Amino acid sequence: MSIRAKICGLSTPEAVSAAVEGGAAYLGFVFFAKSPRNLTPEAAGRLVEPIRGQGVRTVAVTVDPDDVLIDRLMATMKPDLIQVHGKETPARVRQIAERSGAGVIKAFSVSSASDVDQARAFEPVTEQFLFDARPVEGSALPGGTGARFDWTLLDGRRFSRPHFLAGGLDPWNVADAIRVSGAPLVDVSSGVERGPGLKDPALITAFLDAVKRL
Ligand SMILES: O=C(O)c1ccccc1N[C@@H]1O[C@H](COP(=O)(O)O)[C@@H](O)[C@H]1O
Repeated sequence: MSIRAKICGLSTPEAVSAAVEGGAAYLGFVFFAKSPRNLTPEAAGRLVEPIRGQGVRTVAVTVDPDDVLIDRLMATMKPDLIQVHGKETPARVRQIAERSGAGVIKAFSVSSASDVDQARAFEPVTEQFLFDARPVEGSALPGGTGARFDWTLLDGRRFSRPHFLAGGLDPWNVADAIRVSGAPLVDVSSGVERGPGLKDPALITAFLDAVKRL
């Protein structure tokens, strides 16, 4: 099985190196003020500069981004993909894709099968999907909380776009998560941290090793 992994919420050169050396296919950087992983586009640009051209895709993680942020990201970090993790409509996703020239990953908050069904409407405008756990009511963050959803909700589902499983993954449960959900892509943030926003290079390596063993 060839599963590809995204390590999300990176903010130090050490964590970026651990992800690249461990074989991550995607590196995620968060642009959301309430997140402990929040970066400026300029800081993310400095982190990705040394790994450009190494075949790893860079992802800017945003929540209902405005055009000012999209333009600033494309002028500085120049991500391969923009993840939208808010209440974006298909029309807004199309605008973001056209304005940026980058592919868009649309994230969905999942607690039931009907949440997974929402993805269909985004097929024409999205390069990839990401299914994450629905955050608890009142949570300051729409993702990156370590919350899980019922992985069987993805089992047997077919999409015309590759899809990520996200939400509460870690080095110890990722193999089961892939087996149960059948997802071809996995995404992790807090499960490879030693505290909020503090990525642990050893946990990044352990997560990627667990994925490679499949
Ligand atoms: O990580 C964040 O702080 C974040 C902020 C705003 C939107 C999305 C965010 N994270 C996304 O959530 C997944 C799952 O996180 P976790 O593994 O459960 O901690 C993460 O990989 C990002 O794609």
